Order: sequence, then structure tokens, then C-alpha cells
Amino acid sequence: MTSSAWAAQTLADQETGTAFEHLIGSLRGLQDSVTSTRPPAEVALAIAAELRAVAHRLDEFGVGEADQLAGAQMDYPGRSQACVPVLDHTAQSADEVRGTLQLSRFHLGRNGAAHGGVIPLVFDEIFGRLAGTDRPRCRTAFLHVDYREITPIGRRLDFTGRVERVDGRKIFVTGSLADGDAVVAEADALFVVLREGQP
Ligand SMILES: CCCCCCCC(=O)SCCNC(=O)CCNC(=O)[C@H](O)C(C)(C)COP(=O)(O)OP(=O)(O)OC[C@H]1O[C@@H](n2cnc3c(N)ncnc32)[C@H](O)[C@@H]1OP(=O)(O)O
Repeated sequence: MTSSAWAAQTLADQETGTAFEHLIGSLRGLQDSVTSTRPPAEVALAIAAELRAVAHRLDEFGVGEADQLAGAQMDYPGRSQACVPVLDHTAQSADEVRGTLQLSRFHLGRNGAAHGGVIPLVFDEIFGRLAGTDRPRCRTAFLHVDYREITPIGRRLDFTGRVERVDGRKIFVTGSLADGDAVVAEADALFVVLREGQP
């Protein structure tokens, strides 16, 4: 069991946490449904009104960042964060991670290829969790991505991440994303451990 510097600042009771994760799962599904359909105007307008009503229903439960569950539930593969693709870790230590993820229509760029901006998002998530495992909180100073081939949506992809070197506050990491035998993207990044008082 590893501990993360990004561990939840807010722990919900299990019922609340699980229910919130269901809510995020439904939101992910909605993002895909909206992206992959072409409803007639009256249907689109009716659904838009329903979604505004849903959002309004949540208004009374607004909280500040320290109390939000989104992004803070580290026990769930997507940490209840709808912006970031769900990472299913199969191996995880403070030095190395492996796992799988699947991008969906919501992440589409064009012609079956994932949006180019999604790939660094994925690497930042993989690397950020890795760099913060059993270490103090750190932030991405740089993140360099090499796009080797298009990254397909709708297929299970393998990811890796590895801490190559730690030099004082600097943590250098590398990683890859593969579709079967084909490496579709590689990345390297620097994370810097935050000093006291740094946001
Ligand atoms: C579960 C959650 C997972 C998701 C995690 C997601 C993580 C993120 O995305 S964080 C958000 C994106 N990143 C940011 O917003 C960071 C913005 N930048 C900053 O806050 C600062 O520039 C920060 C903290 C990175 C470094 O600033 P600071 O603490 O003052 O460090 P500083 O003293 O300048 O540099 C420390 C060392 O790093 C090096 N360094 C800093 N930035 C860079 C860079 N871009 N390139 C190369 N080296 C760098 C410096 O040269 C220095 O090296 P040395 O010690 O050898 O002299």
C-alpha cells in the first residue's frame, strides 16, 4: 500500500463517497453520449434545460475546494474527477507504475485519434500520482510529449511511468502509452517538490 501526497483532503463516509463516484460515472457517460449523438434541435434544447435543472439542484450543496469530493477520492481509479480519464493501475510503487486506460468519444480529436491535448493530461495524471507517492507534494515544472502514432479511442491502452532520478527537490519521470505492441506516445517530465507555503 502506497500513500500519496495528493491523498484526499476530504474523506467522505463510504456511502457518500460511493454515491458521488456514481454521480461522476454518470457524468462521464453523459459526456460521451452528448459527444457521440446528433439529436434534433427540440431534443437538444429539452435536454439542455434538463441539465440546467440538474445543475441548479446541486447549487445548494456547493462547497469550497477543501471540501469537494471531485478529484479527492484517491481510492477510485478516476479519483472522482470527470476531467481526467480513468487510470486502472495494475502495479504501483513509489518508483514505477503500470496500468491501463481507455479513451472514449469525449476525448476524440479527429479521424479516430484522441485529441492531442488529452495525451499530456493523461501523462500529467500518471506522473503526478507517481511523483507524489510516498513523497511530499510536488508540481509539474515541465512535461514533454512525443506523439509517435495516433492514440486511438475505444481501445484499452497500456501506460507506464517510472521515476528516473531524484535530485534534491527535483523528480524526473518518464513514461509511455501503448496500443498493444505499438508505443503511441512517450513523455518525460520534471516535478518539483513544493516548499513550505507554495500553492
Ligand atoms: C492525484 C493528482 C495527480 C495530478 C497532479 C497534477 C500535477 C500538476 O499538474 S501541478 C499543475 C501544473 N504545474 C504548475 O502549475 C506549476 C507552476 N510552476 C510552479 O509552481 C513553480 O515554477 C515550481 C513549483 C514548479 C518550481 O518553482 P520553485 O519551487 O520556485 O522552484 P525553483 O527554485 O525555481 O526550481 C527548483 C529546481 O527546479 C528547476 N526547475 C524549475 N522549473 C523548471 C523547468 N521548467 N525546467 C527545468 N528545470 C526547472 C530549477 O532550475 C531548480 O533546479 P536546481 O535546484 O538544480 O537549481
